[in-house]
Amino acid sequence: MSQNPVYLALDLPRLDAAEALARKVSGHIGGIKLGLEFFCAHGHHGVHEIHKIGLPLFLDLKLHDIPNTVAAAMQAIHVLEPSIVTVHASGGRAMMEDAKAAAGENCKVVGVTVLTSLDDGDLNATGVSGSAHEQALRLAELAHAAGLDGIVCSGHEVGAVHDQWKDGFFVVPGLRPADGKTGDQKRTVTPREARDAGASVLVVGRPISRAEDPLAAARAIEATL
Ligand SMILES: O=C(O)c1cc(=O)[nH]c(=O)n1[C@@H]1O[C@H](COP(=O)(O)O)[C@@H](O)[C@H]1O
Repeated sequence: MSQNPVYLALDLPRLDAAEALARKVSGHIGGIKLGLEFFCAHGHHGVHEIHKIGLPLFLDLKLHDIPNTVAAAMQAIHVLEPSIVTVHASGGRAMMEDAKAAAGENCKVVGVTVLTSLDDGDLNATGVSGSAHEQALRLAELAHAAGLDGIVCSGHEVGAVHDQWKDGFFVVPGLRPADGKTGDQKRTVTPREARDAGASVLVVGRPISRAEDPLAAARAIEATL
């Protein structure tokens, strides 16, 4: 693979530590993902600082609200020039259509299907019947129909979604090296398995950020791809 598909999830509370980590591993990742933890703590200023590293930025805000509000939020982040932004696919078709219409140029909008921290039981407890697999496929279809660029799903579903949506853009988090600690993630696969199943982007956080030697961890993951 010519371009490294690994996006480092920079889920760290301190901006200086986040920036130092990203710079340290920058030669062994393809982009940086800034999520709710980072954005709530450091806002636009933090995003501008991380932009200086020069890697593509994935702004994982998981927007989920009425269409008008989500569209306005999308417009408010144009200035940050993200390459990828997330919305929750369960927000519905109109919300996703308006999010895509409001996205900045060269910004992919992807719909989060079923969080990788949920299993079938967790999902059923929210009132959704059927399996996480079925729900992820259903929401992928809705995201496709709404004109999004792709979806976020676990490595367990990405192969099936890819079969239905050949030119989709698929973000896969919940990745763990074969011997990695799963923590709060329930639907995990290895980075290599996700890539082989058709993932476009591999989101990796703690296996790198919490490793004793983050650079060695990033290199080791890169070597498996
Ligand atoms: O949208 C995401 O990136 C996301 C969706 C999902 O279903 N599961 C998931 O873990 N994520 C994000 O991916 C990252 C995973 O981090 P680690 O579990 O530390 O590798 C976190 O930043 C999560 O917010």
